[in-house]
Amino acid sequence: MPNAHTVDQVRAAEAPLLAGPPPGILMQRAVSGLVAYVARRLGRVHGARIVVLAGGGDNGGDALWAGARLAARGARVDALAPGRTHPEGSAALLAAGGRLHGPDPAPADEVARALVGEADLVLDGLLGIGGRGGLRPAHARLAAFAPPRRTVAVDVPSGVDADTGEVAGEAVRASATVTFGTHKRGLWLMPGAAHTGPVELVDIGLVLPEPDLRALDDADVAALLPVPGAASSKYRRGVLGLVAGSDAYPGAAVLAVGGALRGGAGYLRVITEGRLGAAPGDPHSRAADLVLRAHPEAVVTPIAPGDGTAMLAAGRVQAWAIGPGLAPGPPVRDLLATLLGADEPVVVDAGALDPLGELLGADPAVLRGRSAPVLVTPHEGEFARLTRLALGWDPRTTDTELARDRLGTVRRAAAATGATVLLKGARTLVVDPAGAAWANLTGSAWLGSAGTGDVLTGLIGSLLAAGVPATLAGAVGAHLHGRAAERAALPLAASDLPDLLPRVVTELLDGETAPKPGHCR
Ligand SMILES: NC(=O)C1=CN([C@@H]2O[C@H](COP(=O)(O)OP(=O)(O)OC[C@H]3O[C@@H](n4cnc5c(N)ncnc54)[C@H](O)[C@@H]3O)[C@@H](O)[C@H]2O)[C@@H](O)CC1
Ligand SMILES: Nc1ncnc2c1ncn2[C@@H]1O[C@H](COP(=O)(O)OP(=O)(O)O)[C@@H](O)[C@H]1O
Ligand SMILES: [K+]
Repeated sequence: MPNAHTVDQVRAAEAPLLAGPPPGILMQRAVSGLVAYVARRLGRVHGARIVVLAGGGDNGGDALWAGARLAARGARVDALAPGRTHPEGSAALLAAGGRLHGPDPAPADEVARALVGEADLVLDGLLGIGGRGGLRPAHARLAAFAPPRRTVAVDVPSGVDADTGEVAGEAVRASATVTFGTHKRGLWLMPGAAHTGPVELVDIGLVLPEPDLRALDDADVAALLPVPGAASSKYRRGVLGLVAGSDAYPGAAVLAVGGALRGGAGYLRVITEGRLGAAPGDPHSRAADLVLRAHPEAVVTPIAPGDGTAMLAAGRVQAWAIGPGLAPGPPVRDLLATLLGADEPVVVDAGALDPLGELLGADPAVLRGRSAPVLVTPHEGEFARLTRLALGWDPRTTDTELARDRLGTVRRAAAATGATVLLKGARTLVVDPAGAAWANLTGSAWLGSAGTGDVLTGLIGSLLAAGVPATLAGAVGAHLHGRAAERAALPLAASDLPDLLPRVVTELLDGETAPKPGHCR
């Protein structure tokens, strides 16, 4: 399971190793990992042209030592220093035949540009976990020269806050990041996460505490997936009640049902808003009609807008998902209030998010009395509206706070509302009210297309109904959804995703040696 730690946690884990002999052992371990990565990537070190961007701290030390080792293997290495340099690192580089440009006089822009322009690889050692605030001007100038496709960030892309992922001003964009000891939280958090490229972890022997942020890998997800056993039946596997689709937005229900059917629940009850008394096939129940045409295995009940009694009368379920294709308003608020009054887990998305915000605004404790979790799945805009309605946050401040400290902001929202919050977007985050947090590392920007979130809601609802705990249901759902997107023909459309999920699930389960008992009831 990949883990991410805070800078304070890393510093504390390094302290005992720094105190004992031999001196510099951590840096040399880090450098060995970095050089191994560079050599693998270049294929041939001898004759390669390497530029080191060397800041004044230990991050610059790592990069200079790596430069020294590469120079000793026949690379041509030039270091650009915007200020003083790590003394032992720069001495090692010079002794190995490398060249140091700066700090006095500072490397001229034309020199820096020319060296970087012809480099096979640029090592960004301007700043690591010691960075504070935006890059100073001399560092920022060099960072701007770093060519994204040929730059490897050492530990952290310089200019990205290692703790929060904040990018205040210029920051290096890397094609890969070689990080030491553990993932730094900021590597997984937007906007910084967009600067890292794939992250390679080098073990330097740290003994680390419980991580502050976790991620699931394929093996974790395979172990968490609900898999039916011999004693399973459609009911024991879990029944999902999906409240989705209206005459105005029937397609969202079809997409959410598609996700739900591939999520592992045994039985799917779909409640759609249609005209009172409308039956499937009736032209006034468009959502019911479309869902049944696309997915005959769904059991569909059209209800009058806001009719909670009819919704519950559709039958018992183990979890609810509400929102895709519903227009926010008093009827949806009534349905949601009915669901919150029952005690099954609920996923709240799309058209049900504003109504939840209103219910929370009227009674901040509305979720506290429940024993079953509520998982909300907003994108950024919906998050800003939900926190305005529920908590009175100013949406403009919320936007700024999300860019400054995305994880901290989501943690505050989860703690204050009592909901588990899944904030969608690149590097989706799932945070429970107690602060436990997961980042999703799968997916691609192609997912940013209408309707993909509806598929996710159905998928997560299904996992919840199968008994997966809320935070993990969110994290597993986001992981599968992202993997499906990675396998999609481009450009992907939301309705491709449900059809890709079986391949993803089959591959994950095939990676397991024995079937897992799963979460069957
Ligand atoms: N502590 C250890 O034992 C290890 C540390 N390692 C490396 O050491 C790094 C941390 O080193 P440091 O603590 O020296 O910190 P850094 O090298 O990250 O940065 C410290 C230097 O940057 C300057 N600085 C801070 N903010 C700045 C800004 N916004 N613009 C320009 N300059 C700024 C500081 O004045 C200081 O000179 C890690 O990221 C990692 O690369 C690795 O060698 C592994 C072992
Ligand atoms: N840049 C991106 N990189 C990765 N995933 C993204 C990106 N933008 C959006 N997504 C994902 O796409 C989905 C969009 O969901 P949502 O905004 O609810 O769409 P809709 O409401 O149209 O269904 C989410 O799973 C989100 O995490
Ligand atoms: K760096």
